[in-house]
Amino acid sequence: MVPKLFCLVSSSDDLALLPALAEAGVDGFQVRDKSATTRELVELTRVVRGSVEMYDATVVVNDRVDVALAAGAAGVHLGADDLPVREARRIAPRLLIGATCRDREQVAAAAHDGADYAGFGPLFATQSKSGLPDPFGLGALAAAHGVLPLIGIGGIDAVRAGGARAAGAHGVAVIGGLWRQPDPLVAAKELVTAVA
Ligand SMILES: Cc1ncc(COP(=O)(O)OP(=O)(O)O)c(N)n1
Ligand SMILES: Cc1ncsc1CCOP(=O)(O)O
Repeated sequence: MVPKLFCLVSSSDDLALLPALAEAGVDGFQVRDKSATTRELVELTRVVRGSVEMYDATVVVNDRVDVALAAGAAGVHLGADDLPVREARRIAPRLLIGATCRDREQVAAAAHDGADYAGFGPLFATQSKSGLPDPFGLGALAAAHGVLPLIGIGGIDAVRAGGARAAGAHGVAVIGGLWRQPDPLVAAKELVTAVA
């Protein structure tokens, strides 16, 4: 099952909060730490898994099929510079695979190659990643709806999460809308309600 609310996690985040986030209904955690070594990433993934497994939350690893397999994660999220979805599916037939997509054609290609969901964005301006195309908003998401479950990403807060759902998104993925809020647990609860 594809989660409805992915919380992106790096080692600089408050990992002690993860069980409370999962208990509040955050059903997906994506380990995304661009500065970690491979070994640190495996260890971080194990820590995240251990923190949320009693809540049945799904843990995926960003970028790295090898780390996802080594650490026993349920899935992997792949972007344009990562292992192609087709190759990932070939070597990891049981992993949940997400693919970054920016339009309907890319979603169709990802589905053809074996992806389970598409990370679709940036929907809105984001402070969390540079070098992205201009945000393309909910209209583009609505136009891409219907091929794969879409996970909206980029500048998502609870209000925008509700809008993304109304436009056809299966769910959303969040960094700043959770980790840069005064109370991340309160923000998580609002996001959970918005995607329900
Ligand atoms: C759910 C989701 N969607 C999109 C992304 C972006 O992934 P990618 O294009 O690989 O960029 P980085 O996250 O690696 O910077 C994502 N992580 N999750
Ligand atoms: C990794 C990524 N890819 C597209 S937007 C984004 C960052 C999302 O972070 P935030 O939720 O803080 O906008």
